[in-house]
Amino acid sequence: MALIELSHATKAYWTDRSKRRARIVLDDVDLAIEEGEFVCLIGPSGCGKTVTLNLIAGFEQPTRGSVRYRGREVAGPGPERGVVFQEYSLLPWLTVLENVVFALDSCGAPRAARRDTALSALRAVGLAEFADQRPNLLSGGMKQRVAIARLLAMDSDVFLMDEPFSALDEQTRAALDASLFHLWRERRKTVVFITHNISEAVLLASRIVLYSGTPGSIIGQWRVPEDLPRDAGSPEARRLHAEIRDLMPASACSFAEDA
Ligand SMILES: Nc1ncnc2c1ncn2[C@@H]1O[C@H](COP(=O)(O)OP(=O)(O)OP(=O)(O)O)[C@@H](O)[C@H]1O
Repeated sequence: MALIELSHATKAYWTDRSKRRARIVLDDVDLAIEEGEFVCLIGPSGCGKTVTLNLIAGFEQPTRGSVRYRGREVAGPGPERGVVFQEYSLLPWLTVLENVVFALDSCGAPRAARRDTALSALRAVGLAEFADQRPNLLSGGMKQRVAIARLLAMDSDVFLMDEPFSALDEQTRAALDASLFHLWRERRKTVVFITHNISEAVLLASRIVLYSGTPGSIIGQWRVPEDLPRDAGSPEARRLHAEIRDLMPASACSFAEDA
């Protein structure tokens, strides 16, 4: 059984108040994700990547079809499926450590161990010495490291990451990509990672899933060998990059309507 299974997952939103017309934004998506995979979702803007992630996170339910986690229908969010958003989502009035402890509070982790668990997660992302700082003193990259530390502390099985590094400068993004890849190899968490950037997907993924324009559906998948040289200049990485680029739709342009 796959860890996460989308079966004919379709999502439509009403386009009028009388709820007579709806727009399909995700169309009949079948996607099975095994434990330990690093799956990058890639595709043009508006093709339903975030909607897919929201379905897995349990923030939304499919209009048709199903989304299962460990064989059970996803009915809502849960700490086993942690999310890192593109926007920094730290509470500014809490310290870095308190932000991580807060996540543990809200998922009911054993009280006595919360501080130690939070500190050890901060250590894993290289931020233990910033534990007592407020988030406004951190750079964007450091804030995203704290967001990753929250998921490590909660021991989430799945990391759902929606363009987590896209607001960062190139150098910081490369450094965070490298740390995330290292963390994934070490801990074998299951990662579902949205990106617009083919190079980022080639450097990180164990599988790349390409979406069409609106309504989003899957038009290509590539397994990336574990031993692929994770270097944008390698012939293997360049070949894969070119293959994906050639199939990448230019933009999301057509709307489908449901009566
Ligand atoms: N709550 C909502 N109500 C109505 N339409 C929505 C809602 N959420 C998403 N959509 C629409 O669904 C489509 C897919 O959105 P989604 O955010 O998943 O795209 P995306 O592939 O993540 O795009 P981007 O790469 O630009 O973030 C878009 O056309 C969006 O406007």
